[in-house]
Amino acid sequence: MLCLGNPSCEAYDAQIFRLLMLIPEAIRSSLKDSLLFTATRHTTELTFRMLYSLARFKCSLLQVLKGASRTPRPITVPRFGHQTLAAALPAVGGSPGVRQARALDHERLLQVQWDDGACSFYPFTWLRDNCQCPLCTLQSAQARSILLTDLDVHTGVDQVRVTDSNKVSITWPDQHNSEFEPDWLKKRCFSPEARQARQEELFLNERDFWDSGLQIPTLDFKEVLHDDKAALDWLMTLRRLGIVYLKGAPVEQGQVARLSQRIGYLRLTFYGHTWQVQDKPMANNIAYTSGKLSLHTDYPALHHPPGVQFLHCLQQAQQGGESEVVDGFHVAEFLRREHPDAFNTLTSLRVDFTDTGSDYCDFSVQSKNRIIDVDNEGRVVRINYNNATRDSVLDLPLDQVQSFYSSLKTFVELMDQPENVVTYRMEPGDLVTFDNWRLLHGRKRYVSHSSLRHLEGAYLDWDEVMSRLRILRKAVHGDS
Ligand SMILES: C[N+](C)(C)CCCC(=O)O
Ligand SMILES: O=C(O)CCC(=O)C(=O)O
Repeated sequence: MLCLGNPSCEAYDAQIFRLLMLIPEAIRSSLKDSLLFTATRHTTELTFRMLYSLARFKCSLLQVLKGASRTPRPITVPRFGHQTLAAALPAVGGSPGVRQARALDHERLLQVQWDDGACSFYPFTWLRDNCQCPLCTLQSAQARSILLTDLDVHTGVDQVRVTDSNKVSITWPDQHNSEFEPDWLKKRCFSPEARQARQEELFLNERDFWDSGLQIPTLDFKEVLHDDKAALDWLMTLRRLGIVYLKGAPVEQGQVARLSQRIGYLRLTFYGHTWQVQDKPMANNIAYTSGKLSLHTDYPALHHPPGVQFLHCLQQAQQGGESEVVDGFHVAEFLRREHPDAFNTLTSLRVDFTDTGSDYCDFSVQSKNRIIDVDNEGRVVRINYNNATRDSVLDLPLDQVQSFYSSLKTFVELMDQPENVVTYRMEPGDLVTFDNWRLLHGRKRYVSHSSLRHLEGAYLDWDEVMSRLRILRKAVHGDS
């Protein structure tokens, strides 16, 4: 229709048409002319945004417009407009806040109007699927017990009303009844803004990037163990910045395991529950020598490398052994900006890693990982790079080998730049915790004779760390 035959635009056209219907006739007709020439998906999106602004009427206005028309017309647009971020956030002071709820039968949506005039829309099918009654939900597990087999994914509703206690009550065609608390609904509003806010609250994906100017945040080990506020501060900072230093740990083995119990449990690997970084004869890993370790992430030889790493210093070398860290996400963003071809190569080619030997038991590990992992939206989510375990098997067509090496070299030269590197020296009782999906870490070579340098290490995964973080956030701030 509006996109001159480009089929990928048809869905957009339909949305634009519905948005147009929300706008008073005078504005609409002048807009329509310019829309007729909208030929690309990009410009269609821009048009969307323009319409979005125009369509930000409160529900009351919508109702006036709709009321003026006798014929049923397409109703609006869960995607933009009437749903607000405010509609997603639980009301302050616990005030309930449903002004009105009604069924839009044609669209199979429930429309909830909140006390502040904002609206949210909820698909009937989703509401039926998420009925909170004891028949549909196992309340002791807060888990769905209704089966998909029993869900009519095209359900209508029989009746909608707001109860005396301000819940939204729905009677379904089979006379099953569901009641929804206002705060429960608000939290699950489908507007893009509300969804984004909810996802950030759940996953805390916003990060602060840093370079050599970083002052590594430092907390007291015992406070983190015993005080919820300190523990929350620790994990929030670990998530946002990627590194937190703890001081004052007892100078004896077992502290990384103790700290992991503060969270849940540690991640067992072939190097054991915890592992001892020392200069060992017949070392089964390059970390167990006194040599320099160039900047690396741990364990890219696994397809799911450990998310978080703890290192506790029990004894430091007399000479050398300083630690280095770099913000891999920061360097990757620089690479994306300044060397887009290299970024493209490192985010697309999969590189073989290998690790064989014996420790907790014997192992022969192989993986294929991209050096820089990005998610569906193109955000950098993980760095996988340890030069020691990068396999000599390189599963690339001949003509891609040179560009792979050039790209990797560019990335490594960037991370090695002094303006990106933070250097520190661990002393006995210091314990560093860092994001192993984000930071690259290394150490300077050390002289190993009279005093034996000794760090104890352990891994955790982000799922367990984030789980503890959410629980602590609730305990400390009381939010959901
Ligand atoms: C040996 N250990 C556990 C200190 C590090 C292993 C990391 C790696 O080889 O990628
Ligand atoms: O020895 C160190 O300081 C760091 C050890 C290390 O990088 C590792 O175990 O992965």
